[in-house]
Amino acid sequence: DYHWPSPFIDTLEGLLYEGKQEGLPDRAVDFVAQLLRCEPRVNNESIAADWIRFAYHDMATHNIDDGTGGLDNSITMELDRDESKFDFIDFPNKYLSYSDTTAMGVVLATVECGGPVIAYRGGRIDAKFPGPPGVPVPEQSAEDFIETFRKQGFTKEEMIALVACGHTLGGVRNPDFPTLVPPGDIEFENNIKLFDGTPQFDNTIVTSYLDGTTENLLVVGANGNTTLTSDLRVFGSDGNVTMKSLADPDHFAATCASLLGRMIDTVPRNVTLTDFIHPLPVKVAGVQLAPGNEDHLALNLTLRLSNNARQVTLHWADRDSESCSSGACSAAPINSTLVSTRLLQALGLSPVKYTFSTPIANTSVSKFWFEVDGKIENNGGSGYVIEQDRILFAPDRGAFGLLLKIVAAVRNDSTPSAVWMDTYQRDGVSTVERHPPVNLTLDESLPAAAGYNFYSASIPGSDLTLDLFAEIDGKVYEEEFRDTHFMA
Ligand code: HEM
Repeated sequence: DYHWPSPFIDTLEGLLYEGKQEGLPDRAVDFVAQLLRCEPRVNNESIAADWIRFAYHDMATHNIDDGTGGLDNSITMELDRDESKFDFIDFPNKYLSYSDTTAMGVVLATVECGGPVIAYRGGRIDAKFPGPPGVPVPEQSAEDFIETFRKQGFTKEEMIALVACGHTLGGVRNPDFPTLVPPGDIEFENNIKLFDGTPQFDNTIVTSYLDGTTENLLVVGANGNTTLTSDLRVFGSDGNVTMKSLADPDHFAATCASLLGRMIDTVPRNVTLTDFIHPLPVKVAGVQLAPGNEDHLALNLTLRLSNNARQVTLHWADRDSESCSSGACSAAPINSTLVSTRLLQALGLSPVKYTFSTPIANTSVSKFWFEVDGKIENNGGSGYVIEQDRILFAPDRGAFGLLLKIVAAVRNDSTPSAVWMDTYQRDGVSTVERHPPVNLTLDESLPAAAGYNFYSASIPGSDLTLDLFAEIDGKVYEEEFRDTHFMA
């Protein structure tokens, strides 16, 4: 699908494939950045392992018999239960549901640690109430485990593989299982004994089990005590047939991609997930049309291509037209940068981001498109349409200070009866806070430019998203999803 993604898909795509998204709060970027490293922290603490376990525990409330539960963030209301203790899961943002973020954590953790690419969907809905208990505890019998996983939607063979896929990362913690793991060297720190001795997402968990060299405490126990040897009971529950098949690393990787994908896509029956979200082969972002420093409009945007190109040109058509009357409606990028991430590399891509920042002579823009090494990229035929240019965000003319000065440019070929904005505060936790509408007034301190007058308002706050509105001749024009981030 080549069309402009919706802001929702765009946010998911950006976070997933680029590890960041313009305009998202720093915490979201930090969250992904943490996953960009797989190395365990002190005493084998691994953020990657924590995300995978967290996701499984959240999903474990699923009941296939009545379609309730699943990956729905109910875990955050279940955290006082003994089986679900997590130290440093910090949820990043509110553009996504928490459960979509958790699912993304699984995808990124897996690939960052050298594992396979898990296909990702969005659209999970966070629960408002805790679910029933569903997380298995290591004291249980093989029969109990098989029934627990059946309820969660997995066969016995799938259970064996899914546990092996999960337990390739992380290990058992001293504070939780002091009879299995001795305390760490550093006082008060967790000591974690890795399941398979490696921090990588690999099948050592399987091969060391099969060849008898494993030190996995859930297989070997401690001091001859087998109460807690749940992996031994799980892995052996089909006479090691499944484990033997997983000794092939490619089969292990493919099986984990499929089963972890099913794990994160296990949602309550009433939730419909999006299609798989693939990296867009041609991705346009950060589009900003506004009066520039000189007396004309300027168009800023970025274009991401899956691979490097020799020649990239931006073309545009005049306002209210399919063509360019001046014959001078094209521009080269001002720079290009490699934007690869581990996930994109794993998909065989090495994307490049081209930045355009061009004056628009004569008249404004109705739509734009690109020419890439002689091939036209025009969003599946329609071009990238600028819906309206009656009201535009003018971030360059705004200012940070005790108050935030927000400036809108309004075309001066007609007089608006009202100019106003809705603002959304982005910090805090679970919901976006929408402030009451604020009027913008004609700002005499900013001289008209490029056929636009400037309207402004100064408001408290620092990190906002905006929808700007102008009512002109009884019609409301809107510039949506702007971000004070662009003012920096
Ligand atoms: C029979 C089912 C399972 C049992 C009994 C079980 C048991 C355990 C236990 C006892 C620990 C150590 C926790 C601690 O020390 O606090 C652990 C860790 C972990 N489990 Fe499982 N588990 C099961 C299934 C799964 C599944 C299906 C996954 C994911 C696909 C998973 C992922 C993990 C991960 C990643 C860790 C390491 C966490 C870390 O190091 O931070 N487990 N599990």
